[in-house]
Amino acid sequence: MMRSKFLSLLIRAPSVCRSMSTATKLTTIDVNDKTGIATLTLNRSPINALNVELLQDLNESIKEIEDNKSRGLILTSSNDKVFSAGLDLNEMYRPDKDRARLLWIKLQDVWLALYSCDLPTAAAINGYAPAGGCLLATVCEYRVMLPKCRIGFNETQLGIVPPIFCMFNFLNVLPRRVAERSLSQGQMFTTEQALQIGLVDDVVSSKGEALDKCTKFIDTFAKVNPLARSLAKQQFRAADLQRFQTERAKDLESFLAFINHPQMQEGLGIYLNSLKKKQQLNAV
Ligand SMILES: CCCCCCCCCCCC/C=C/CC(=O)SCCNC(=O)CCNC(=O)[C@H](O)C(C)(C)COP(=O)(O)OP(=O)(O)OC[C@H]1O[C@@H](n2cnc3c(N)ncnc32)[C@H](O)[C@@H]1OP(=O)(O)O
Repeated sequence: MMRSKFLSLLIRAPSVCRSMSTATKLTTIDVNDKTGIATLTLNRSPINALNVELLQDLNESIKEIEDNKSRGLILTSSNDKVFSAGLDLNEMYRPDKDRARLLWIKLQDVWLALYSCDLPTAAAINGYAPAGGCLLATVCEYRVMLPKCRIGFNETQLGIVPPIFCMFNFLNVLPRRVAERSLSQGQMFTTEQALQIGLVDDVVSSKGEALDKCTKFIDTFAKVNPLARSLAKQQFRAADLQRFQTERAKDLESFLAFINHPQMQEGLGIYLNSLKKKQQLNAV
């Protein structure tokens, strides 16, 4: 009797989360001891702009989660309005050459780590996800998003050619025609539009609900052999990964040439200024 009561208490005990990372990082990892699923949170204030350090921490966290044999990875943000603002434009404006090189290499590494991740991956998009933010969301296998946000690759709107990994992500998620049009037009979709075209799988009303949906998605693999699941995923992605490896060095040089171009620098300066001006206007 005592034993069964004890057992039932154990069964009903709330799930416990373990933190795996130190507080000095720009990412945090919480592993739910009950589900074995790791939540990886972007935590660079104010808008999770992807700089060298955040990308470095993301890479380390993904590896940590894989090494610790978690059952799945959920990517989210600590900011309640912005999932990620994409690449930190300050890293590209009047750049330090070595840092700019490192920035792109680290971005490529993050994409590669998530695209080829052995675990099921899901994104709880709890805010705006432009450009690099959209890259992080669409590299995952499943997405849920909060209402009244926007997501998309706005690169061409900024005069930037979207790198090939943006194309791979979109082609995995959208019909080819829609992927091509949205990338070449630099379209940003509202949450509702994103749901309509299949860019996100579901819309939820809170971050908690987003994390629950992501957990449920990862749970759909509970009865599938992990090795078979992982190899099936690799099979689908192998050709993209091969093409990426062939083009990665050229992609890096294109990025560096592009951001060092005087016209690009001028455009970036104007764009950064317009973002700051927006804040000044809001304050009036
Ligand atoms: C064969 C191979 C070919 C390969 C070719 C390769 C070619 C390579 C080309 C190069 C590719 C470069 C790729 C770039 C991808 C990117 O990710 S670029 C980044 C794009 N991001 C954006 O455009 C986002 C812009 N920001 C916003 O829309 C908004 O800020 C927001 C919706 C994210 C958040 O809005 P809100 O909460 O209202 O905050 P704000 O007041 O707007 O911003 C606060 C603060 O942050 C600054 N800021 C915003 N975004 C960025 C950013 N991405 N980087 C740096 N800083 C940013 C903003 O100015 C405010 O600053 P102050 O507080 O005023 O100083």
